[in-house]
Amino acid sequence: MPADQNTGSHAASGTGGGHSAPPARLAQKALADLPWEVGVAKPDPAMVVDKVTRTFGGLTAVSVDHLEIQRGGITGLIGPNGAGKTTLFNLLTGFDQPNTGTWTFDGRSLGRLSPHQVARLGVVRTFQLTKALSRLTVLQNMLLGAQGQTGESFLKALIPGTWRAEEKANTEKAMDLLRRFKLDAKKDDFAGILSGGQRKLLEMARALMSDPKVVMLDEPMAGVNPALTQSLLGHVKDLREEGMTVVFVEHDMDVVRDISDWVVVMAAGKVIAEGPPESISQNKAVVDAYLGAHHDAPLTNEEEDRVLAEAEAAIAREEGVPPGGGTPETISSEKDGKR
Ligand SMILES: Nc1ncnc2c1ncn2[C@@H]1O[C@H](COP(=O)(O)OP(=O)(O)OP(=O)(O)O)[C@@H](O)[C@H]1O
Repeated sequence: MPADQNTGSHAASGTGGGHSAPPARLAQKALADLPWEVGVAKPDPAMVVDKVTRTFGGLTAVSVDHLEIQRGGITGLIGPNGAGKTTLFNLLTGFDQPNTGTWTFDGRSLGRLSPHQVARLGVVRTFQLTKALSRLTVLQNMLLGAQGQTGESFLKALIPGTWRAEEKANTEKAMDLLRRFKLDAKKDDFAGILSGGQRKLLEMARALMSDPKVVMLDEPMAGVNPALTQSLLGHVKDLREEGMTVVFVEHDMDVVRDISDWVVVMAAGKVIAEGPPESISQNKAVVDAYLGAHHDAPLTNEEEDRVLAEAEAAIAREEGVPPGGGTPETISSEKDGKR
């Protein structure tokens, strides 16, 4: 594929191959000149979220005023634990319903639709903890993934013969995907015996059975060994190359920097920042949100020295002890005692 060919328009509607322009560059180019502002309009949004809130009792898990997801790009959704990322995924894909708000895909409202209906319209997701069914084989798991496209019932999908018209095509498609994800040799193995990383691959492969236009991946790399991480990253980039829009939740910032065209940061249910990956570490709201949430993040030696020196000086001031008169151990135990 010629690297610099640019048609000036997106590989907007395609989900398969055959695009003449490299979507990675199109998405990056489209996003390059945007201001780094929360709620900024995208040149070609695939999804638009408006005033979506979800509360659990007194807790507001999600409160997103306006968010647009650029078509054909990889958008990383990050934020500290409990920020509302998974809840937002659940809402956008019909696995949960909001208290208020609307969201659209290709201009069509997805509100009040079931996960299957959302999948049939082209938006699929994977889960943080994979939903591979342990007592089904790898191939059977893949065939279940075709439901989003066909609307076939769960049982019908599993009973040979009742599904003849589509069975052959779906099996061929499943095998193609399994080959691509290097799981074809395991097609008759029970999903339960796959490694964590292989289950993540199966989940991604299964999501593709319904020919999605938007793929939402919830922590696709979590618990995956480093060798397989590279392979998964490659697969995510491939989705973009095929013209799909990818949104993924991830905690590993190296992964986020590596594959995202755009990063959306959530904290306490809200979007607090968005911009290209390089903008995020410079953003004070983001740094504050993470520092606020990660008290246990290890300090560097210099930070530790500084904190100890400050604590020592503060204790000395309070207790009239000359600075330098305490050891780190006594300081930390005194500090703990004061909490
Ligand atoms: N079904 C539920 N019932 C009650 N509270 C919930 C429910 N689902 C989520 N929450 C709460 O909503 C908030 C957001 O949770 P969510 O799982 O969306 O965050 P997250 O950003 O995905 O976190 P993590 O990175 O840890 O997965 C949390 O405080 C969580 O405890």
